[in-house]
Amino acid sequence: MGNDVRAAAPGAPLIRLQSVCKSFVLPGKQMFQAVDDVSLSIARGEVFGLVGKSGAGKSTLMRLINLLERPDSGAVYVGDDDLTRLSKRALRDMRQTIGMIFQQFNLLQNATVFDNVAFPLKIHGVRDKDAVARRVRECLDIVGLSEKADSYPAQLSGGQKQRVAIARALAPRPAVLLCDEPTSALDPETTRAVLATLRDINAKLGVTIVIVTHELSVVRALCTQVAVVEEGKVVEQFALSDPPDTPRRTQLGRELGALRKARAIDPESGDDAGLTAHDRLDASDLAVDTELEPPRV
Ligand SMILES: Nc1ncnc2c1ncn2[C@@H]1O[C@H](COP(=O)(O)OP(=O)(O)OP(=O)(O)O)[C@@H](O)[C@H]1O
Repeated sequence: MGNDVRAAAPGAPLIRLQSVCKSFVLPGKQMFQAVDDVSLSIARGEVFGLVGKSGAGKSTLMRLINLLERPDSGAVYVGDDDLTRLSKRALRDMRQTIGMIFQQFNLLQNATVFDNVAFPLKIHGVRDKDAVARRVRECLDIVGLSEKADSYPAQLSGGQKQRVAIARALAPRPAVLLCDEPTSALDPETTRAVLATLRDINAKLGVTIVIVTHELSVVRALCTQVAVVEEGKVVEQFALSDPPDTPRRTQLGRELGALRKARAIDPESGDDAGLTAHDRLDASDLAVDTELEPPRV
């Protein structure tokens, strides 16, 4: 099952949400429709951005992909499997193929960096200590933190903590990495470095990335596709490779086009075009020098 997902051909649909709805019960027993009849297809190898105003339903929509939120109705396919129909055990196995990182990193504070990264491997039943140690070292190498294996989270900077979280998410060799506002707690310089790592993981390991962000600069630097979410619905979806003056229905769509246009007119313009430091990312900025191995099937 998980191996089918890891072996999916680049460009083939990997994640499909079909008419998913999710509501929450508010105090006073009122129902709030956070995700309203959304259908979405994300291809293998994509970096897919979910953007929209605060409260639009972006995080809930993303959390439906690994069933951290279970939809009230609709189907969530990852590969050929509708996750809503899997047994608990099959769902746990499937989740090995879907890593996740968060704005606040969510590391185990009382565990070393090594043990944080080893944690999902142990949870998923890898007993061979040498195999665990090897994989932890590989993942720390990917994120450039090999020398921090014995540190505790409190001894790390925000960017380093997010890198540990990325290494932890990569340890079970996921096909998909879900990123919920991964750079919102970071300064622009650190954001650049974390985006570089994510881009490299996508390019070299072929990991499909879904990212929730409110920073258009992050979308522009990283994403290949973007969906604009408003009041629980996807109101617009487009490829970042479209010509920047393609007409858009939403304000965010137009703002993204304007960002790309400013860049196309004057690639060096940076701040002059109203862009922030990480708007100026380009391919060379994003290169990291570790050679990453593709996920093994
Ligand atoms: N567990 C919950 N119980 C009740 N309401 C919830 C719950 N989770 C989310 N909501 C509500 O659903 C709506 C969508 O929340 P969600 O976090 O998905 O939005 P978002 O677009 O990611 O917002 P932000 O950018 O502020 O994180 C919000 O109004 C939120 O208050």
